[in-house]
Amino acid sequence: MSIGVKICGITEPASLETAIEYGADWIGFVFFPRSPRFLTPAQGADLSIRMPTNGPARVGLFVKAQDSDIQAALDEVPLDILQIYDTPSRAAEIRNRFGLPVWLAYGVSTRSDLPAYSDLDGLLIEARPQIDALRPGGNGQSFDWHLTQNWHPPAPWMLAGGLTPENVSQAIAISGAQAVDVSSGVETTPGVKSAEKIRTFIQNARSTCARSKS
Ligand SMILES: O=C(O)c1ccccc1N[C@@H]1O[C@H](COP(=O)(O)O)[C@@H](O)[C@H]1O
Repeated sequence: MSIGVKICGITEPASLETAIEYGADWIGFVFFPRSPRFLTPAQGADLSIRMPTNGPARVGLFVKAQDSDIQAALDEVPLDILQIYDTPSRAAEIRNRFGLPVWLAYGVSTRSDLPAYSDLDGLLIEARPQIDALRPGGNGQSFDWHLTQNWHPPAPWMLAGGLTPENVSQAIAISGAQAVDVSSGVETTPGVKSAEKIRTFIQNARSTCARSKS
């Protein structure tokens, strides 16, 4: 089975085109003002219209967002999926309110941080942010990929945090992830993606087989 790849934090057309050309499954638009990848709804719309009908899905990323913030983005960008940094109950509320699939992010540092139950559509499993982190993700921080071995995920999940073209194969092999998400690992500086890194990341992820779970 092919490994799913999400390229998150796209801010300009050139990197969007590269991600599409090399077959990314999901493109992430960050609607979190404190991110160097922040897009206004209008900027998101300008990128979104460049995406082909049968291309990658559009994922909108929101951190502790109000309904009005999500609605403002949806008014301009036809998002397919909402990636949420908040509590499970708030994530379920958002799914009910907007009727779209919701992926909830979990910051993990120990096995007990991995969710045993979820009624959501997807889980982002990434490193628990440092206490003084400016944002809950997009920090280039990884966790011990062995933690997800023999975990019984309650929903489809994606590995994120600190992934790079150089380590993505090893991360997949160790963690057993069937899908991966990257933002800062394919950048030259915060918010500026590298076409070469996007290309290599996708190719390296796709050439790896996740270990079967036992
Ligand atoms: O990318 C951001 O700026 C961001 C801001 C707030 C929350 C999450 C964010 N990004 C997500 O974080 C993970 C890991 O990113 P990285 O590859 O370590 O930089 C990923 O899911 C991004 O979508």
